[in-house]
Amino acid sequence: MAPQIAPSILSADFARLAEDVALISGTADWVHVDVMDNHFVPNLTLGLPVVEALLKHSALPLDCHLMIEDPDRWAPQYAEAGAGSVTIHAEAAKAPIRTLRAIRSAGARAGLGVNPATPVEGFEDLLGEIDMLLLMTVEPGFGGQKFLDVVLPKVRRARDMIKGRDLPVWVQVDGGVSAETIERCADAGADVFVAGSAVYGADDPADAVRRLKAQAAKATAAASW
Ligand SMILES: O=C(CO)[C@H](O)[C@H](O)COP(=O)(O)O
Repeated sequence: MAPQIAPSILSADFARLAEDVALISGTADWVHVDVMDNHFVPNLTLGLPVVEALLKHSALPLDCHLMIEDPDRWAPQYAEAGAGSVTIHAEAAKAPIRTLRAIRSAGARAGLGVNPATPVEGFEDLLGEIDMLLLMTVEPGFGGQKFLDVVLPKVRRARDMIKGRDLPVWVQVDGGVSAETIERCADAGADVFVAGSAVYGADDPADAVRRLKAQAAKATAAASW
């Protein structure tokens, strides 16, 4: 699959979300929506009503990343509302298989996310239940943090696991993804790239997306996976 870029609106202007989403709709593949509840992570952002409102204004599918304590309760509702993809965290879900199946049944892609220190090996048997594995490359909670290189071997192991099972699971990296780090992520096996500050902190967000995608495509073509 060609690399996909999912700009995170965590770095957009929350008072102008529809306009900021429109800025990247010609070059991005997804709009990444960070739902934070101030319990699973120490930050509070937005929830289902804002996602429902944004769905009416976005030409791109919404990639909803639930950094919340009770994803089993809420995730299916994001899928039913029309999100294109809904990711729950392995550290928070109490019934991940049931929840991932509910997301898919509602017509969305199902994602499983893991924090930097959570190994992926324990989730090998869940790969058939998901469409995307999200590997956090910063501790979740805030945009603009420094990329954690220490996660790159895990990206490689995740890609190997998926390849070994011949499954169409995307590998998403999220946190500190920029012109300086995206090539290393693509080389390790990522194919979906969340970028917040690198896109919305740029003078021309649409062009920033175009450049990140070109860098990722070049690194993917040269990669061994
Ligand atoms: O999930 C997130 C933080 O928990 C954000 O999506 C992520 O940090 C994106 O921001 P940036 O690209 O600026 O690091």
